Amino acid sequence: MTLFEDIDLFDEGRKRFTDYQLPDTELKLWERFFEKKASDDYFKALKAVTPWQQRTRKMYDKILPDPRLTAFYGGQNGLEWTPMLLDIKAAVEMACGITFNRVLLNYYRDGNDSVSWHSDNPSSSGQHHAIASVTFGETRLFKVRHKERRDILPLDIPLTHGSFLLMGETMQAYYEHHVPKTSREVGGRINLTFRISDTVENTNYVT
Ligand SMILES: O=C(O)CCC(=O)C(=O)O
Ligand SMILES: [Fe+2]
Repeated sequence: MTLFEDIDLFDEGRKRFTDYQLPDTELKLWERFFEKKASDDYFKALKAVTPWQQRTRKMYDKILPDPRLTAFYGGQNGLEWTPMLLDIKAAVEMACGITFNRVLLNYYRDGNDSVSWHSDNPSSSGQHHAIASVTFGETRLFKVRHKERRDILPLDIPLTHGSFLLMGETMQAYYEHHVPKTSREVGGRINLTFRISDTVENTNYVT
């Protein structure tokens, strides 16, 4: 049995809240924000009904497929919001008091899927906003590091089934994040990042 399962058994059903108190920004985590049963249902349904795509991007003169599947909702060129996504959005909005109008879904099919170090692009207006990140399915590490200050220790945050991570509006300006590949035998993970765009057109959020 892995360490995470032991912890799960130990305080089953307890919601845990962590405020990382990072310099220059806000980073807050609610574990078991969604109950296990609701999280199981959301994972299954989102996996099945989302029109997943594997996007490509240009890197050093090569066109490479993203090592994960994605879907984008809201705005002029996003998909139409579904009742399920609106329910999840309403739950996070209620907890943090921020209203979002876009969501990017990432599906990490197994340990080979990942997202490389990046900070998320600002909205087309150039303004950075808070981002609400929700995870269903397998636990994967979310690594965080400051862009300049080496005196601030990097963080490794395991994002668990049903968790909600709130990145404050200055987070993308000061910090980068990354979900590494893993050689552990892992199942699928779906991550939803709720965002704010203050223009009708959408930005390409992850570079
Ligand atoms: O999967 C995650 O936890 C992070 C995804 C991410 O960084 C992004 O979509 O910009
Ligand atoms: Fe990101």
